[in-house]
Amino acid sequence: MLPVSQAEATILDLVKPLDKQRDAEFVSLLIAIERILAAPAIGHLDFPHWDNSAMDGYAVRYEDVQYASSQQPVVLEIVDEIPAGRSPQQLIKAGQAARIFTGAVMPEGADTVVMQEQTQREGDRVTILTAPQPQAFVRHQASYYQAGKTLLAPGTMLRAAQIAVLAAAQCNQLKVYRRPRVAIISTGDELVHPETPLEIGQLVDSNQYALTALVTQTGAEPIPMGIVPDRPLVLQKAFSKAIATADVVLSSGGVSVGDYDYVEEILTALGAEMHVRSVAMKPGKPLTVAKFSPAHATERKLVLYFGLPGNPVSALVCFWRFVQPALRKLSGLADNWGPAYVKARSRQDLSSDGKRETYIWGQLHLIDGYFEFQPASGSLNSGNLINFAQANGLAMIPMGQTAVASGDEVRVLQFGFPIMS
Ligand SMILES: Nc1nc2c(c(=O)[nH]1)N[C@H]1C(S)=C(S)[C@@H](COP(=O)(O)OP(=O)(O)OC[C@H]3O[C@@H](n4cnc5c(N)ncnc54)[C@H](O)[C@@H]3O)O[C@H]1N2
Ligand code: MOO
Ligand SMILES: [Mg+2]
Repeated sequence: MLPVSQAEATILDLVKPLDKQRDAEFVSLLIAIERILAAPAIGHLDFPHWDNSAMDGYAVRYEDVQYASSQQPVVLEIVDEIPAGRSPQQLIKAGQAARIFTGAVMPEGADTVVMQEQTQREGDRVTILTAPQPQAFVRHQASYYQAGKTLLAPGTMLRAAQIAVLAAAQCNQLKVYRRPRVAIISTGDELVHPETPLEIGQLVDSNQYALTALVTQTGAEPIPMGIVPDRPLVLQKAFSKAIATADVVLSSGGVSVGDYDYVEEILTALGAEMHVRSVAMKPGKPLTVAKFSPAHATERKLVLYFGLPGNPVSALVCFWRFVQPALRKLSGLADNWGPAYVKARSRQDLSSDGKRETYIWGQLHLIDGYFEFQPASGSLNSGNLINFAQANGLAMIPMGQTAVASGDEVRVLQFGFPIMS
């Protein structure tokens, strides 16, 4: 059994990110949400685009008003009015000012803005009552960003803030990585579709749905390939098809030591390089990871194969712990592959046999900015999906440790929104 950290390092090492050229496509800004840039976004506009005013007031020449005070007010002639969006019409000469509004372009000759609260106006004259700082309230062209520089680097995920910046910069078409394709196979003679009435011993293939949801949430393209019975030839055919179709294959079931657990044998027969056979974690021990090199896969691509354990909770835990970070790296994301752990105070005693890194599912509560962890009530076994549905986190007890006392701190892998109470 590989320690979890070693399995994680092995898996991330196997992942080669998608190719910046071959695996890129252009998308328009409105549908670019959560896509990942495959090329730097470069703007052709300075930010601010022009010297402009940060206040409603008067654009003046600093040298005219530098000694102004209520005892020695300075009177200036107003020669122009410049609302936002209008081009200044006049050069400001000595003794002159322009009425100006927030966001409006500074007129030539003026270098400073006096906010209107520090002035008095009568007709086309304005009295300046206080000396401003030189260049006060002027937002200078290119002081935030210079045209031609990298605005956003490749590997950046586009969320609302990035999309706002790109819109402002008129970057309407973005070169992004295509979504990784992920084939999903459920193995097991006992499995049926949700609409099929159960005969004795049968079980709904919930893993197909859970994994499809998780792959989608991770920004990849799920390819659900259905249920495959525990028959080697049928499995082999299904695996070959999945390998030819996808960048990553996720199967669930058939990775333990039972007589009907064929996954490893078939992967070997198909020429896979085996990298992980079991991991010292609970749940998730029989996780199997293999690589198909380009020679074995169609096209030029490398295919990563995850044989997830069949137990529903084990499959999900393995996804969050290993598959999701691998998909994030593959998709071109520069960093933050995860998983995300937070520190929480446990509300109850937690225990483990100490032999494997143990993940206990339950609820993360956020109370006055601090996390608390409440383990799920009822049976914590990896076949019980019912109490898992209320969970949003996995408290982790490291290998070698057997307990976390109530009130002590524990690291929790967060996979859902915290409960605020
Ligand atoms: N003698 C041993 N037996 C088991 C060991 C072991 O070390 N020695 N490990 C146990 C652990 S831990 C796990 S986890 C499971 C893993 O089993 P497999 O990956 O071989 O999965 P199956 O045997 O095919 O199924 C296990 C369980 O999960 C249900 N299942 C399978 N696929 C689905 C699906 N798509 N949707 C919902 N539920 C599914 C299946 O019906 C079984 O109940 O092995 C232990 N055994
Ligand atoms: O690892 Mo199994 O995943 O303990 O149930
Ligand atoms: Mg089995």
